[in-house]
Formats: sequence, C-alpha cells, structure tokens
Amino acid sequence: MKYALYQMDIIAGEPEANRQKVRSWVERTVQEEKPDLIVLPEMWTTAYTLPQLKDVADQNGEPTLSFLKELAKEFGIHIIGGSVANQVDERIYNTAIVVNKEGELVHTYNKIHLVPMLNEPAYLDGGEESVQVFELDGIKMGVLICYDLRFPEVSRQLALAGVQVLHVVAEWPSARREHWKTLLQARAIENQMYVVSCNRVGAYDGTEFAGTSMFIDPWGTCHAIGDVQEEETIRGALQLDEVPRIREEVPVFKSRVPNLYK
Ligand SMILES: O=C(O)CCC(=O)C(=O)O
Repeated sequence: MKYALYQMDIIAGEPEANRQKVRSWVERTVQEEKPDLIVLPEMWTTAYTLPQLKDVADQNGEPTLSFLKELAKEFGIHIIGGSVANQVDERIYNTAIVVNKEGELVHTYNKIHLVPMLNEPAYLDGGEESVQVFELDGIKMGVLICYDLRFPEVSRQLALAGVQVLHVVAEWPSARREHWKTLLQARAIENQMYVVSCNRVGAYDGTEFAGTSMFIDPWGTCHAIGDVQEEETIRGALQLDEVPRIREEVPVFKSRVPNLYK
C-alpha cells in the first residue's frame, strides 16, 4: 500500500479554503504518482482557532465528511482524513475521520486526551469512547490524534487488538519536536508496527508547528521525514511481512507478563 502524507500549512478559520487546498493537492499528487492512501493533519479545516470554533466547526460531521467521501470516490484513494472540529449538540470534539476509496465512512474517533498546553480543554470536549481498530484493504489500522501519542496505553491497546499500522495526525509544536520524533519511534519499536504520522507546518497565534511528518517501519527505522517548515508530500509504502518477521526476531508480545502489570 502506497502512502502520501500532506504536511500542509492551514489557513486559520477558513474551512472551505482548506478543503479546496486539499482537493488541489490531491489532484497534483494523484497525477505525479497515485497513492493508495493519503493522510491529512489534525484540525486541518480550521487550525487551532479555539475561540471561533462555534462558528467554523463542522456540524455532525458535515460538510467535511461529504467532501472526503466524494474526494475518495472520485480519485479512488483511501483517506485518513486527519481530524476536524466537529460540533454534536452542545459539544465540540476533535474528530478523526477515515473513508475508504469507495467513498464510505470506515471510522471516526474523538480525541481522548485534550492538550492543556494549547488550552484545548477550555473549548473542546474529550472523547468518551476507547480507541478502536478499523480495516482498509483487510489491513488492521488505528488512528491517534497528537497529544494521544504521549499515552503509550492507547497505542498498546491497538497493537494488542491486532493493529499493524498506527496513524498519528497532529499539530505538534516545534518547541517539543524532539519529543515528537522520539515518541513516534518508541511507539513503533515497542509495538512493532508501522507508525505513519502527519503534522502541520506554519504558525498560528504565536505557536510554530514542527512538520517532521514521519513514515516509520516496525523496526523503528524512519524511511521518510518531512521538513520542519516547508509544506510537502511525504511518501512511503507498507511492507507488511515485516511485522511478523520482527515480532518473531524480538518476541515482545510473547514475552509480556500482563498479570504483573496491574
Ligand atoms: O504533546 C504535545 O507536546 C503537543 C500536543 C498537541 O499539540 C496537540 O495535541 O494538539
């Protein structure tokens, strides 16, 4: 499965402009070398315009869900659609969306861990459901959002449920870029799975974002890495026979002693 990650800058508070930006990028990317799957960053329709979210958030997933479904079907690509601010009744969630190349909704996930450093808990509601596995082309996958990366419990939960590819969509600041790189590689090594991350570039409200989107294999080797400032497309391909091979070579999952972990 061939990947293209869109390490984009986000136009703050302009969802329609960002949707058109994504569409133009998909058109270009598909022409250059058609990927099977694309990945977008966190909150890519609005950026962290937290005080404005009531005006610019999606309502019950729309219109971004329909946009992604149509895009996926038109170009025949699976989409890990990053995350968007999504209002449901009085609550606003940071919601990841996954659609398949037939244009069907496959998965949604509301970010569980809200990030205090960006004042997220004052404006957003945390997800109330645990992380879940989804499948694209029969491959078991998961998606986490940014700050979730700091909580190894959720990645391990997904690995134990059979996930072979973990996606992390983010607006991770430059100030903690080393944490981002180290934690992504750690999650890949400790869970012996692919970790594919897509972070934004640019700045908003005094915060500069780190780019550095990474395509990491289950050994922890980074095969492709984005620039720290430039918008760009990062490409990679899964080689899934690596997962059982590495799990055989270093049999972490067989060596676990869960009854001593409580
Ligand atoms: O954990 C971090 O340092 C960054 C988290 C973050 O920016 C986010 O969750 O949006």
